[in-house]
Amino acid sequence: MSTAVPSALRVEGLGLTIGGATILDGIDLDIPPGSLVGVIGPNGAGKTTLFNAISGVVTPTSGRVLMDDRDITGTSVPARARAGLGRTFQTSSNFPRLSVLENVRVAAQAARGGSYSLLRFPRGDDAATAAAHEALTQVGLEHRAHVPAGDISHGDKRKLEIAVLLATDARLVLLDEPMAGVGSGDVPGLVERIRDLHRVKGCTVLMVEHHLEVLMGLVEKVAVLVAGRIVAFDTPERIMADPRVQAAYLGSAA
Ligand SMILES: Nc1ncnc2c1ncn2[C@@H]1O[C@H](COP(=O)(O)OP(=O)(O)OP(=O)(O)O)[C@@H](O)[C@H]1O
Repeated sequence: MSTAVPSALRVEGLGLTIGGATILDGIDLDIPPGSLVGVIGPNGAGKTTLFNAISGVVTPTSGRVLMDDRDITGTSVPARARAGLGRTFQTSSNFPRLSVLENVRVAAQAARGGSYSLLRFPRGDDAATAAAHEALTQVGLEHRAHVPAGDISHGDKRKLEIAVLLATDARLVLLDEPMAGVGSGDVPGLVERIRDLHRVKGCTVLMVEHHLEVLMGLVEKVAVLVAGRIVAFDTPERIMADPRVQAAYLGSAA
């Protein structure tokens, strides 16, 4: 069904029950294209599970996920990636033995209709290699291009994940705690790279983040998830002032 206002992402009545436990409880979200939205909530609220259901890692027991107004609920993770959905994980998801450059090149190659082949050696004139170098320059990692991804700092690993998203065709990106474990010196740079994804590349961005001060200064709207339900969805200012949010999340997170 088409809607008057287009959605980059729409989640309708999303539910997930595992072994009798309700993890997601009828979640509704409507995210217009080009939004930058934060998702917060206490530990165990279901934030990562929501991202897993949106990206196809888990299958919801009820409800639908629509991307660009198209129902993707039953599609695979790779099909969603091909449709333009990109994702980072709480723990780094790079290939540790491949170089920083290879990590980005392989993703760029797959986005251009190639395979995730690790055997295909890059050539200097390869479009995927060029895209990878450009993305690494954008995140400030070009000088680490030939270092194994497992050997770079935690902050640089997070920048590498953003470079992978920049080099692909991702239009809707889900960032799961991009600041987790990152030293305070690396935070401003990462914030700028997330802004690049949003403003320069034009991605719609949803991010889970426990660093509230950073998140509130970055996003346009915040969804608050408590026990598998969205209890508030509003601007950062209103969210910070909402007594329900303070009771449910901010107080318990202190
Ligand atoms: N596959 C699973 N089987 C059983 N329970 C699960 C499964 N996946 C998640 N859960 C449970 O669902 C709840 C939500 O977990 P989830 O990781 O989504 O929370 P979260 O909000 O991301 O938490 P955190 O902020 O700590 O990362 C937790 O109680 C978790 O134990």
